[in-house]
Amino acid sequence: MDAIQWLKIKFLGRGSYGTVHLAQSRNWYGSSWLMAVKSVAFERSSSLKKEAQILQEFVDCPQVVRGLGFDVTLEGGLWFYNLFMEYAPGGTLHDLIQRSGGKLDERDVQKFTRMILKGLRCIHEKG
Ligand SMILES: Nc1ncnc2c1ncn2[C@@H]1O[C@H](COP(=O)(O)OP(=O)(O)OP(=O)(O)O)[C@@H](O)[C@H]1O
Repeated sequence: MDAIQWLKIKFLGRGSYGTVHLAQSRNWYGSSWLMAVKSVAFERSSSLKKEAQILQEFVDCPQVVRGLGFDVTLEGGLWFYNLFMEYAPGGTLHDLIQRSGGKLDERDVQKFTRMILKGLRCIHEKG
């Protein structure tokens, strides 16, 4: 991947292995796009590096969030490891269920179950 410039623009959430922000990125040719960036202090980044490797194995599974590379940055005197990911604007399935008052239409349940199973099948096909 060519070097890119990127800037965090909004906090999206926090998980076990890092803090996720929406970021605006731009390459040397001037194209720009949105992505999600999960960041953690470099000395605590072993799990996030592993996550980056795992995502790399599944780049051709469309149901798995795509890994887009990584960057190491210096912020406030501390080094951070940053994992770039495809931005999922709808958030997690949990977010969607909460926004829909704790339930989903049966058709949506079917749609998301099918997507999850397709993703799982793709993951299993890669061992
Ligand atoms: N690619 C993404 N696009 C949009 N939002 C995201 C993306 N990845 C994570 N988020 C948001 O950031 C939150 C934290 O994500 P993260 O992957 O760190 O943890 P998690 O999967 O929710 O939990 P855990 O790390 O415990 O498994 C998510 O709940 C979601 O709201």
